[in-house]
Amino acid sequence: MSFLDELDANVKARGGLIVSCQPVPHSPLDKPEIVAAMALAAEQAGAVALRIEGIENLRAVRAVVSVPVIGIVKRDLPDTPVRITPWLEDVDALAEAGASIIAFDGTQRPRPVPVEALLARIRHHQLIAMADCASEQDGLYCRQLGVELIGTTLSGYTSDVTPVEPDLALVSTLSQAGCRVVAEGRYNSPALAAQAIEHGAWAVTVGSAITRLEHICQWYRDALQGATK
Ligand SMILES: CC(=O)N[C@H](C=O)[C@@H](O)[C@H](O)[C@H](O)COP(=O)(O)O
Repeated sequence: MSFLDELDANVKARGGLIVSCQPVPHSPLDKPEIVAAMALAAEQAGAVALRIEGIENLRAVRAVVSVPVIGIVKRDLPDTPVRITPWLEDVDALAEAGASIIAFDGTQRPRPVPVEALLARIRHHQLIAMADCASEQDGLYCRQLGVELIGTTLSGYTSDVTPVEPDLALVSTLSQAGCRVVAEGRYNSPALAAQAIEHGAWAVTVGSAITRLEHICQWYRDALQGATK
């Protein structure tokens, strides 16, 4: 059985929850050993895969979990809005650190390295690719290049205003077009994650609602401050 067949079978059998363990930068939780502990807890709780940012975090996680790890590197570059795995060297470092799947920005925005070149580098390492997309156009383009996993990760993050709700319409459109869709971005409750599956998602990645304690506290504080007695 190929790696992808095995992953498909696992996702089908276990419900397709992918947990993104990306602490808020500079949080007291932003330490490789804590990221690794969160990843192991998520694995033990049934996550079928993990999404991990940064080489040190990835190494720490790889050492303690056995489920596939989606690796990314985030960079803030001067001349491009593209942040997720922008360089070929990032692909090499993620592969070397033990990623099973490498995700990269799959949008059609100005970028330092073309999507085609990133994909070729991922293939060179014989790994699976995931494109973090913002639109139907992005997703369909990456799919026709052969990218296995199409994420809705960047929907709502390529313009000034980010909606509160996740982009379920994009999940439907891409899954109807035959993509293996990873619904990702603002699936902040189990009910919303279930809706993603109902809209055709293959799996759902949840980050903030599981692993960003500061965001969760803020949601509660906003609700309490807005509550009337
Ligand atoms: C836009 C962007 O850079 N998204 C990032 C991608 O890795 C992460 O910051 C998100 O936490 C992740 O996509 C999961 O989403 P959510 O935290 O909403 O469950």
